[in-house]
Amino acid sequence: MLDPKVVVALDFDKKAEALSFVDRISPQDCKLKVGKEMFTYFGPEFVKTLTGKGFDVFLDLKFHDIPNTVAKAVTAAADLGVWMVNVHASGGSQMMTKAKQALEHYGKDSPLLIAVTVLTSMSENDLRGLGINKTPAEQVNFLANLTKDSGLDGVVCSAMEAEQLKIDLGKEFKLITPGIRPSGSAQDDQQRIMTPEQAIAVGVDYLVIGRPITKAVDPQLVLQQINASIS
Ligand SMILES: O=C(O)c1cc(=O)[nH]c(=O)n1[C@@H]1O[C@H](COP(=O)(O)O)[C@@H](O)[C@H]1O
Repeated sequence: MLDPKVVVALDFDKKAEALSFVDRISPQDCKLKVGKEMFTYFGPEFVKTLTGKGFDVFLDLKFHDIPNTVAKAVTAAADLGVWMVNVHASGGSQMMTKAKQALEHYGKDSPLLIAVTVLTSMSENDLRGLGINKTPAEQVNFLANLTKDSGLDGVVCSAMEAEQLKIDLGKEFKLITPGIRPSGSAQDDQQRIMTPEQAIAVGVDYLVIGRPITKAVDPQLVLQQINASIS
């Protein structure tokens, strides 16, 4: 597959377990997401090990700081050779614009820069507690527009919001969604789920999937089944 759509969330707390899992899957079938837990435990060397095995890595550290600091952090991610890195859209337009500018000189080697809008764990009540009188969907829409206007490549959102965002923000603006469950697999703690086929049908570009693949007896087989279902 030229550009795998599945991004496997590598949520392991033991390096050896993560690496033995990775050795059972192929970079032709998926990309990998490394988040705060694994990065804090195992650091940049772990990311280099994964890229050295041929995987595209989404470094999911959700940077949120003053513009200068975030620009330097995304530069460090680009120097690591990751495929995609993210920031919090609520860090504001200046922060996002400066981060994007910092990546300009990497040209075609620049990682994609995307922003997290509203975490799927946040309810309307949580937003109200932050002084934001909007529904999560309204706030996602607002922050996704701000992200696009700041020149970024896309957003992390729930698949439920994807259809409207594609209409509003256009085909090129990438949508990356967690909360994806192949039919028949456990829902775990995800609230609003979609199958890979449904998510692709509403315009999602990349599917973040963790446990249905990482906990599978035969992860490569599950990956191939998911890929077959969306090709
Ligand atoms: O940023 C994320 O990756 C993320 C954002 C969000 O709103 N919801 C969400 O589930 N995630 C992540 O997506 C992955 C989903 O994993 P599974 O639920 O095992 O498929 C985990 O790494 C979550 O931390």
